[in-house]
Amino acid sequence: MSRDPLVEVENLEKHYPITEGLLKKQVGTVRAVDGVSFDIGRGETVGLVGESGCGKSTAATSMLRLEEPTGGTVRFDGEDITEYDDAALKRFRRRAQMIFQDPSSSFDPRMSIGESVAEPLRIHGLNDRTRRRAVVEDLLERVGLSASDADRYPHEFSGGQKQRVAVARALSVNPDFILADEPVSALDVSIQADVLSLLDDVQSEFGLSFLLISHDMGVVRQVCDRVNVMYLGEIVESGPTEEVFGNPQHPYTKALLSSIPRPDPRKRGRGIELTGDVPDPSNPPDGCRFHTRCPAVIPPEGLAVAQETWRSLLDLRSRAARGDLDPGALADAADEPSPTPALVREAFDLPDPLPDGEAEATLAAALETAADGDVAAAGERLVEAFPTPCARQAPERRRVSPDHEATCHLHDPDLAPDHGDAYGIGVAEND
Ligand SMILES: Nc1ncnc2c1ncn2[C@@H]1O[C@H](COP(=O)(O)OP(=O)(O)OP(=O)(O)O)[C@@H](O)[C@H]1O
Repeated sequence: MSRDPLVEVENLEKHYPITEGLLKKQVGTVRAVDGVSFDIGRGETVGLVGESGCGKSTAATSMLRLEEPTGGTVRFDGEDITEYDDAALKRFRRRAQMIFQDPSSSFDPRMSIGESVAEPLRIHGLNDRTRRRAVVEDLLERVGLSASDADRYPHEFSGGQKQRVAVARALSVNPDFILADEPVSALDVSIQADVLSLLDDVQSEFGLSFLLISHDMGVVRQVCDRVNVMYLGEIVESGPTEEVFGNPQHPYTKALLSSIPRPDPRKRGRGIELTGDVPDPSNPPDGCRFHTRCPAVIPPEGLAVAQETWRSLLDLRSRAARGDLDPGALADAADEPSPTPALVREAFDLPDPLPDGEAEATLAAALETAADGDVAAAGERLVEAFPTPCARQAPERRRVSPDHEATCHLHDPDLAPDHGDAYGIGVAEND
């Protein structure tokens, strides 16, 4: 394996316009992929992992130009494919194949498996039927099926077998690169490992470069040499799989890792719960995009409350700033006409009083203001009294070790001199 990149993705962007009315006036932008950079070495398997909706599939289709990126470059074997004309694109498509999530919809039910596997060969000019058949039979055997399966039809195969056929079809044109988008998530858990190990075998046997897209850290761990963690259109951490799993540096990565079930219950640590949905990519949060859900947001200097209480204060801060402290929304059975201080403290799990006297005075005053009906003013007061760099400025991508990078303020020694250590994150200088 070499790190000489076959694929270099730089600042890739895919923004979708949001339009309204008959004239399709643009009223906003979905920033599905928002400046993503990574590369894939020759013979390397790289993972792109993140929750549903973070932009993984859009990154995949844009980097293969199945849809046009709105910005950035993708270099393949040294050439910028975003500049390719149709003929060059067709040649590129032969070298870069894709495997999709749902094997059931990947095949035409009226075509035999042999015809489906042979289709890319036919499109790319292998007209000799006998030779096509020989290639297909060989490929089916290589992916663990038998040559005679060529005459059977998709409905005769299980999901796992169909995914094997999809691998055979991708291999038929002898590609250099395969992009697999959630290749096992539609399959029964019991056969996921078999298909992953097939991908692993095929990758080493054919010396392919591989990009594996998955929401599941466990899947990525099984086959990837390197991993990129994606959140809301951006990559927040990247590095060798062993390092990212052994020494995760971004709170989001930590949260994803803690959601992997561990077989040994004695080793089960305290899971980091990721609450709330991924925010809307048409209106991403200011500052660090993860700050609205991050369990490790940097607190204001001198604030003497537990990290969980600080997280609760932040949740209250943003809800109030949005004017969203309706008693009914705070508690199902609330019959209060206004968000009373007690109701708000209970809904946000805030102790009464806070252990920090100054913070308590600010909170109590803000809660009174909200109870009197001016929720927005309460929000403003909280925003002013409890500032954090995480909500104010976007973090830089910083190097943690030669090949491991993370994009988090906890690595900025000016912003988080001690907090990174407190959260188990080594603070590193960017060099
Ligand atoms: N054609 C489109 N027009 C507008 N928004 C889109 C379009 N396609 C995707 N999006 C939005 O872009 C964001 C990223 O979607 P994408 O499918 O790439 O995420 P994902 O991480 O692959 O999630 P999943 O695994 O659920 O597919 C989502 O908010 C989605 O709603």
